[in-house]
Amino acid sequence: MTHFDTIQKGAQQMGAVLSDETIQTLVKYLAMLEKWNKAYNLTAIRDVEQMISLHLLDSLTTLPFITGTNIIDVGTGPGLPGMVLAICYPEKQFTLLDSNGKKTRFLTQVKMELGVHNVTVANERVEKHPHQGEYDHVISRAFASLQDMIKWTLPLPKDTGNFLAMKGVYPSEEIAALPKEVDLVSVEPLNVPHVQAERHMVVMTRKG
Ligand SMILES: C[S@@+](CC[C@H](N)C(=O)[O-])C[C@H]1O[C@@H](n2cnc3c(N)ncnc32)[C@H](O)[C@@H]1O
Repeated sequence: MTHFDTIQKGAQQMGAVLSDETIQTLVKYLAMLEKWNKAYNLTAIRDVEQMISLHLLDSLTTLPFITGTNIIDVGTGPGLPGMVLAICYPEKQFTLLDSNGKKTRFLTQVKMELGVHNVTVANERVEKHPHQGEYDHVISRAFASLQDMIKWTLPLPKDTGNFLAMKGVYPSEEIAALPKEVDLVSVEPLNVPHVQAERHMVVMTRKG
């Protein structure tokens, strides 16, 4: 099977409707990730087949949670899940933030080469990000404990916005230690085709 077919089949199994053009752009993004990874060590996963399941399809599980139009992915690394989401949702605006310059240089190159115009790349520490109260969603994957994520990003969502944290196994201890400034909305299991490992999305909102 080609990478195009694997992504198309995986997306269909997850109920995600992606155009051929979107899948083609995702294939190009993965090819760039594989190429840059050899020189810059952007992700521990080196095999493209594994990248499809563990990075790309895993990122696609978040599509239904993205109901707003202005999103920030904090600690995005090489664009996971933010670049994948931006390619799938060209009409929404994505800020992809990471303090690591190698990773943000890669993202800038992807933006230019693949024409992902709805992306703003931010090379800074999230605690210093100045755009407070502007985002519908503050999303992260493999970024920090829920406690640290909230501590560093608390001012970023709009009053109507939320925090979306992608986690592995049900994070009971982190949930028990949630800062008092947020409410837990839900913890939803995420299913990635052919991946056995547990995945969860933790949805939180800022209190009043
Ligand atoms: C484990 S990686 C996860 C990357 C990506 N989200 C993924 O799922 O593959 C965590 C990323 O967070 C970034 N990071 C850690 N602390 C940060 C901070 N305070 N501000 C911005 N980025 C940070 C690191 O540079 C790293 O790229």
